[in-house]
Amino acid sequence: MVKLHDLEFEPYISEEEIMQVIDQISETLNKDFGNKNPVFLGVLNGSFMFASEIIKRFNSDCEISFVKMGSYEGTETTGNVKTLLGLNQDLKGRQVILLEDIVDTGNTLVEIDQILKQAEVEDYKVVTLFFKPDAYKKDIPVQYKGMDIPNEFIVGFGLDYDGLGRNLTQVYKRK
Ligand SMILES: O=P(O)(O)OC[C@H]1O[C@H](OP(=O)(O)OP(=O)(O)O)[C@H](O)[C@@H]1O
Ligand code: HPA
Repeated sequence: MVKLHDLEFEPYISEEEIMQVIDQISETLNKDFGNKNPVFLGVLNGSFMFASEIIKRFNSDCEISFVKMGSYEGTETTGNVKTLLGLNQDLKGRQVILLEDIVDTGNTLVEIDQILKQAEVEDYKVVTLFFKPDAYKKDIPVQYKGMDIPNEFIVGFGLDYDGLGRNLTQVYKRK
């Protein structure tokens, strides 16, 4: 059990399970994007740990860039996704692999979709470690999903509750 601010969280997904899932995703990404020189685009802050593990396992040429988006207060989305740091690289005509720690309501994805269309990327695919099918209400396809999880608030492996919990190496859910 861990306590973060006022809430208690219990162990939910082990580090071993997370690494197995990342190995599986990476195998597919190596098959699908080897020799395409893709740009991995991580969505900060939450994706930093996942992005690092994915990139370490990619065996061909690639580049890495980040955007920083924010919309959560406590355990709920505000519905207002702010671009805190935008694209700082020309992605026109590039193959982009978007790296998310979690796709929940999909609000963040809608915002990033606009950013990538405006940047005139050739194509982009979405990779997410965690996906909440019961919460996702948008039409943007999510091509690579590590793990479907129920609509419960989780922390760890990059995901936070009001800033805390990102350093946890396994995932916890709200007790
Ligand atoms: O599908 P959604 O409901 O939009 O939720 C997903 C987004 O929420 C989290 O980011 P957050 O806004 O909490 O910022 P953070 O990554 O800095 O924690 C997470 O990292 C995703 O980017
Ligand atoms: O379940 C979650 N936990 C932490 N951050 C999040 N951002 C969207 N969903 C979540």
